[in-house]
Amino acid sequence: MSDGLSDVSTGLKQESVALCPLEAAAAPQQEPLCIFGTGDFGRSLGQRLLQAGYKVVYGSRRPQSCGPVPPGTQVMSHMAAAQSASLVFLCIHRENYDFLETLAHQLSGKVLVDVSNNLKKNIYPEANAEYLQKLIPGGHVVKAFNTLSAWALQNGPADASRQVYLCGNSTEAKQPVSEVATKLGLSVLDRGSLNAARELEDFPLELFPVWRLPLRLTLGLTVSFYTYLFLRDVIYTYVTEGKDISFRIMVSLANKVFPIVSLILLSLCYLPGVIAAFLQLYRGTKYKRFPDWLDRWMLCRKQLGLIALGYACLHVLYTLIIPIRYYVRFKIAESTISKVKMNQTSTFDTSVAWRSDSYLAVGILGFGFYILLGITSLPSVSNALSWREFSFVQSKLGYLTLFLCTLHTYLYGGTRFLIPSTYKWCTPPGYMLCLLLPSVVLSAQAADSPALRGPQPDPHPKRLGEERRRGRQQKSAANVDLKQPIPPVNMFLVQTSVMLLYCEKLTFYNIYNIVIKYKIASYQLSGITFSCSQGLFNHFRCCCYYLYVAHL
Ligand SMILES: NC(=O)C1=CN([C@@H]2O[C@H](COP(=O)(O)OP(=O)(O)OC[C@H]3O[C@@H](n4cnc5c(N)ncnc54)[C@H](OP(=O)(O)O)[C@@H]3O)[C@@H](O)[C@H]2O)C=CC1
Ligand SMILES: [Cu+2]
Repeated sequence: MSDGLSDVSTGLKQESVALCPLEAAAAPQQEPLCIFGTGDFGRSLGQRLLQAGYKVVYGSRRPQSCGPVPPGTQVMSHMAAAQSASLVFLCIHRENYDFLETLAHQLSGKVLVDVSNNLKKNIYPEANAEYLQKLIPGGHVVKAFNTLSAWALQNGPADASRQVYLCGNSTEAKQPVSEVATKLGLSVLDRGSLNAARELEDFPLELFPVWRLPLRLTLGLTVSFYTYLFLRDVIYTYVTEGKDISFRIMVSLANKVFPIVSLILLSLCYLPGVIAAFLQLYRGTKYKRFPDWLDRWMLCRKQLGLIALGYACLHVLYTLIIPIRYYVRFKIAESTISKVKMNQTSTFDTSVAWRSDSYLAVGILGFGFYILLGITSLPSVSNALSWREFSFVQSKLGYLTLFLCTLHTYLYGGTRFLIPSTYKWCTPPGYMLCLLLPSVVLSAQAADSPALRGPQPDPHPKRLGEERRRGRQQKSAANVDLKQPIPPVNMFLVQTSVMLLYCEKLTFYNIYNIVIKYKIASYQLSGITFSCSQGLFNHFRCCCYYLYVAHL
């Protein structure tokens, strides 16, 4: 490595006195940084380097007639520029790298920063940076800055584009590059050797990678439920009554689909935690890797939660506009007028009022906690919380939110599940279907006591990685002393939990079957069936609960 390399980052542009660090101000001679290519990226980078106090020289094919460069920089031939600096940024496209072979001698021993990207993945057999290393075997290639855009460099990086990924085979060569990046106000993340270059080159081609799975899931659920409800509500009414209520797809159906999908997505945020806890319990150790699908699922919980919150907000907005809908105003006016005409009065039903008020109040409370969860997931807020506080909010408040939203849906349904006409074409209504998952998650969570599961999996993706790393480090030792057999009392609890889950599942089927019977048979007969089977079943369930609690 040339001697000048160590001076690279301490040098200063003489005229920009205000930006000079004090110790460097005394340095009389400062080695410039070299940029090959006077295109968009080269120009933006040169501008930022100048502002940070560096001296910049450009290497260009046409030093006299190249495009505009930042004032205060020099433009030379590639050869002259390469000779004047020990750190060279190659701001040219990979397709034009061939000419560099002729400069192999001048570039030997220098740090060569490859910033290039490709338009598609896998169009070349090797990464651009590896190709550059082949062309100039004596150079020290470092892949860096490729995830920033010329625009971000020019405007000063915002939060999202502050990160610089860097990789290279020489640690000494990476040092000055990371110093330059730090001086530009960027944060550096070393991704190891040049083998990581391809991965870094693929980064800019990714489009919202962590959002992909949650968005696909949301789209799938939304389309499925829309179709399901369209068939049950609009088509069913058209077929059975000949009435066209297709206008309801705009507000009524949307206001059914949004809360349904929101509740399912919220449950999906907590389901992997429950699965992971049971998996740890089953394996008898927490230091074993989770399957990849579970890992991926856990890492996108924040996105799932944020989409769920978005859908909950839509549900609130759609609910607020109900009173101003033409359909609703018409229905209210029509019923009032017909009652007046027929001189009828209606009595006030306190139980209906109770149910309606509690369903609304629980919904509002649930929504309040939902918003709190969303706010605490913002990096600026979560960074201000201690790990214990963050885990409390995301786990305890999360479950409380899920519980309130589930209760809101149960109260909305009320005793409607007993009315045969609810099951159009023998299908349960949407809200009933969406209750399945949160009920399972909440029952599993209730059954999942600390005695059962040991330490809880970390819900924070970043910290999850840390725990996983720590887990791996301790793996060899951990697997020896932690792989103990599960105590028999725990196995009993698992069995009763499974039994309880089975009971809850039965409740759903039982109720469904009873209602179908109820529809077919006469009221009295099915009433007896209902009370008998329900009574027996409840005894069995109570026994399970009793055994379970007794053993906790
Ligand atoms: N623009 C962006 O936002 C980003 C760009 N990058 C990467 O930076 C590199 C430069 O991109 P950008 O500045 O946008 O591209 P431009 O097309 O704007 O500039 C490329 C420069 O390369 C030089 N060049 C062109 N053809 C040749 C050739 N045959 N031989 C030698 N030099 C040549 C030219 O400079 P001259 O005339 O002075 O010789 C030209 O200005 C690319 O690899 C790109 O992938 C990476 C991240 C973001
Ligand atoms: Cu609601």
